[in-house]
Amino acid sequence: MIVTLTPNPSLDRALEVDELVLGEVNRATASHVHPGGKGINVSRVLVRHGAATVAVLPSGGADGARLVELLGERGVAAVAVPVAGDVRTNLTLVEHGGATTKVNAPGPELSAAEVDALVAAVEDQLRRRPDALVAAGSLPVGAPASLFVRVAGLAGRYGVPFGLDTSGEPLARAVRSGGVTLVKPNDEELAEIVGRDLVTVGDAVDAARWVIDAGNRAVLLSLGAHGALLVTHDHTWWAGGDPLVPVSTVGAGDTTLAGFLLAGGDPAGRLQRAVAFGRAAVLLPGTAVPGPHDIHPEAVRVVAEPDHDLALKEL
Ligand SMILES: Nc1ncnc2c1ncn2[C@@H]1O[C@H](COP(=O)(O)OP(=O)(O)O)[C@@H](O)[C@H]1O
Ligand SMILES: O=P(O)(O)OC[C@H]1O[C@](O)(COP(=O)(O)O)[C@@H](O)[C@@H]1O
Repeated sequence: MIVTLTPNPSLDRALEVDELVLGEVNRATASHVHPGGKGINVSRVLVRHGAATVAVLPSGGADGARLVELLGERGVAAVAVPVAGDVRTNLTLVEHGGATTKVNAPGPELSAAEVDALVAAVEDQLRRRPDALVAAGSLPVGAPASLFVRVAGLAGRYGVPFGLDTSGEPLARAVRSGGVTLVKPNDEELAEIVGRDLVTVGDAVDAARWVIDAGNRAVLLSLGAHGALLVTHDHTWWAGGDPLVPVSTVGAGDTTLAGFLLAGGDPAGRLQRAVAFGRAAVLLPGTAVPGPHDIHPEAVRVVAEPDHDLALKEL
């Protein structure tokens, strides 16, 4: 059983347009609505691949009810903590050539009592000793930037491995505090918390080792079209394949993380599957979830201890 926490879930609305023209009326050629938010996306992928999961989320308003309904339709078990504010809508505009423009709303303002109720719901799940807890996405207004520090502490107390995919100050705080089993940033998110650009593999590995030295176990660093790096205290692996023309990159990172969680075996094999999951996600519209037949690990190359002098963009 894998428990996910999405503190700021969303209804993800994707509109397809031929070419986005700013300041003009654009007509969409297709539209999709998916239950969204990073932890929820992880749970959706897990369910699609037959793994047991529970998604913990705050839910308020008619859109919150709709979100829970959409999760139910997809067979995702949810613990919805009632909150007064409305669940947000995030908008994605996908152009014919694959360029994706995303507008994410800030989300509702949670009271201190609502935040406590959300953490209590997570603790209730941790008492059942799941295989892992994954917390992912941004924080809603009113949630303290230290929320994931608190959640990591709880996971540690129950001996449950803890994966984290977030950004900015909440990521920086959790990393500095330690106790995260797997940190899943993309290159921009990692660069932001270490305060320098990541140009080469060496830059990325140094930044990931800084995260590990702060008391965290491993870093799964996704690099968009350039694949992903897995960095542990002693080893580094890179995995990737030929660049793809994306249909929608939304949810690719979440799908990558889910693929890593689903894969058994050695770190290199897990990374290979994770990247295969991410690649499958970009070929689907909106945040549609790839199924088992969409995953092609054989198209993904793995390199142990990649050359530190290589530019990330050359991978
Ligand atoms: N254009 C692309 N071509 C091939 N694979 C891609 C492309 N964009 C994303 N991916 C795959 O999706 C994964 C996650 O994408 P990334 O953009 O790094 O994540 P995030 O959504 O967290 O920013 C990458 O590691 C890669 O495997
Ligand atoms: O919580 P945030 O950072 O606003 O992100 C939420 C958005 O991220 C997503 O989970 C997609 O994430 P990724 O593209 O990083 O995988 C969307 O479903 C959702 O709209």
